[in-house]
Amino acid sequence: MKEIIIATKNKGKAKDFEALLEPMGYKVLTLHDVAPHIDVEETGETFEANAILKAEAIAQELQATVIADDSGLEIEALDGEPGVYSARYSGDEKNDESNIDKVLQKMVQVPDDEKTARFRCVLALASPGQETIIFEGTCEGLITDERKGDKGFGYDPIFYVPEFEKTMAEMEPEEKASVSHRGNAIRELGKTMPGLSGN
Ligand SMILES: O=c1nc[nH]c2c1ncn2[C@H]1C[C@H](O)[C@@H](COP(=O)(O)OP(=O)(O)OP(=O)(O)O)O1
Ligand SMILES: [Mg+2]
Repeated sequence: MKEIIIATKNKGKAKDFEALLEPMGYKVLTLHDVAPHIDVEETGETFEANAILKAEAIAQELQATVIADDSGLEIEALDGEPGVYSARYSGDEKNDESNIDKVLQKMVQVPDDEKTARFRCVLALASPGQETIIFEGTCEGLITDERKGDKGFGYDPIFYVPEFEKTMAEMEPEEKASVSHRGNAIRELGKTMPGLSGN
């Protein structure tokens, strides 16, 4: 089986990539497999900048082609927060539960018809000695009043997708892959990268 390196330490993200890439014949390797000692600081101010930082650092270190994902949740009523700070929204120590609590707290004041949000995913494809290429995907949804579902990761339990009448945490991995920001970004990548084409 062909192997593909995803420069992430997030196991939930890695599962999303497996649901997307295994049907295309790829085995997903993450930093836990190939470079557990490396930590790339996300000092960029945009998803794109951080995706490039992660992809190029790991590609350089491993002398291999890698894909990095920088992603997050943008809530309209909160002027795009938590955005690029999604992973650290409630503090420097990454914690999905307290991040969700902070969002829910801020959304209490917001009327139901203004709870629109989107997930955004920027992928950077880096190879040593080659220009890094960027792909992007989004997914539109609504922030719920409370958590629903126990699948997925991050903000999935409070992100409702009208098309499926479910939160992302209530979706099977294949369902999430078919509509998610990450799925849409991979499908963009597939259009330009021969061999990485899917549906
Ligand atoms: O499909 C998703 N479902 C739910 N939440 C999501 C999703 N996609 C991104 N998110 C949230 C999680 C985290 O709070 C932030 C990503 O931050 P981000 O820096 O890209 O990832 P990370 O630090 O968890 O792992 P890593 O940098 O090693 O890839 O956005
Ligand atoms: Mg990160």
